[in-house]
Amino acid sequence: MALASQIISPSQQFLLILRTHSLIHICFFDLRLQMLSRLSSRSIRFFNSISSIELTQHPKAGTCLSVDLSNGKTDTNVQVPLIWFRDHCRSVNAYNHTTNQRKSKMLNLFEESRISDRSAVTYDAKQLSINWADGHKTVFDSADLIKMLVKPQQKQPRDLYHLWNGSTIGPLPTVQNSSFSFPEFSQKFVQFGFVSVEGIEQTPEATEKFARSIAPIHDTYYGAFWTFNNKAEQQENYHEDTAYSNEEIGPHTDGTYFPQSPGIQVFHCLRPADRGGKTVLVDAFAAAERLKAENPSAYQILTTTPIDHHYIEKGENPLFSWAPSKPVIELSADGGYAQIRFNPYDRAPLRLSLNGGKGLSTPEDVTAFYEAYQAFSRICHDPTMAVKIQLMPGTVIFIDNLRVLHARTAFSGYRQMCGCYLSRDNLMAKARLHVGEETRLQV
Ligand SMILES: C[N+](C)(C)CCCC[C@H](N)C(=O)O
Ligand SMILES: O=C(O)CCC(=O)C(=O)O
Repeated sequence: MALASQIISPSQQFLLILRTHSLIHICFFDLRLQMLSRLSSRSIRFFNSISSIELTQHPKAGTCLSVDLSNGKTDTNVQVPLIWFRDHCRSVNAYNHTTNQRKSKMLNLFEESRISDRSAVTYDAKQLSINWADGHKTVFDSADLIKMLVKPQQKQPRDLYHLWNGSTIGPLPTVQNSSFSFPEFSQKFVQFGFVSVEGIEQTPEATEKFARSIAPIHDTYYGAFWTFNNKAEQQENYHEDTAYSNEEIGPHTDGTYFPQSPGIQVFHCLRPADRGGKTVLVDAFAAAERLKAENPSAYQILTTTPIDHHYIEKGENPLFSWAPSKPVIELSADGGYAQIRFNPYDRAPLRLSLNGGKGLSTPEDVTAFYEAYQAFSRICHDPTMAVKIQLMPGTVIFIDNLRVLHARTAFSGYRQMCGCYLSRDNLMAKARLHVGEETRLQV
């Protein structure tokens, strides 16, 4: 994104914000998205060599190594306190290479990070050696050192993400069960936030087996694996939710009322409705990018105002599921997108803080929040943002519930769906190995 903002000129951004006609918004937004996706094919500007390392005294942090980094075009310098090098020592006494775990309890690291004199540090032939005062020796190969030391300079939306809307998405991400390749599946899932697998046997059993082969099930009170339809009386595992009707449900993420929302939504439509019942998908990271460009103050509010969601059932097996206080657009520490929690239906009361407490309290705060939520909701419901598909028997769709909103249109006739939630953490643990080493630490 940092790179993208440099390429899109300030005047274009200005136009993006100033013009109010929605077509113009969309046109510029497309331009922005195209640029973002074009960037994805470029390699990251990454510092890949160390030209020198010297001992230096920092006024506050004490003894440091001053490291000069280069990527062939640009040079930069970083000063790193000695303790960092002791902490990252990869000698067999300090690090277990079988388990990839440090051996240190971190009780005496400052004492251990002393050197007796300047000659203790040498850097030559791409190797940094440090002879510590306690007799321990650390040797770094410069390539390994850079990997551990330097964060790539760009933020999310990251090179790996193909942010999309209805017109920029291109061919829908699909893989065939008959020639299934997990790397291909993972790459598409990470790029687009959803992927369909075609050619699955049209039964709940086969769907469950296939889903479990992708990642462990994220079980909830809906059941580990669910089948649901619009005939309440015919369902074993009926719940009091619009999902179990034939009504329209607008774009949303599921499980906003769980402190840990299910990470992946799996759907297999075993029997399509006579009419309607289409699935609508929206890339909510792209929607958030659009909000940021069109309405920065709304973006600011939705990234910083925590709100509550709930799921309440009465009846024989009552439930009160509640997840406290998370922003609708949750950013990660590096400023990228961590999770979108957008479900206008399942929002809990917007309680106000009294007597100067933290949170929404003044009438201005409340109105500004509603304006921001409405602005985001309008983008999420804008048909140009959406991809509309008819799920068919034999095709199982996997949706990243932290990024992509799903919706369904109203329908008539009998319709049967099955599916489950999967553990996204577990999928990503395997998928990260197939997304390229440089980007692995960004997804
Ligand atoms: C998927 N399944 C039918 C089991 C449950 C649907 C839960 C729907 C709920 N309103 C939410 O958005 O989380
Ligand atoms: O019926 C569908 O296609 C989707 C229902 C839904 O939105 C949900 O289960 O969260």
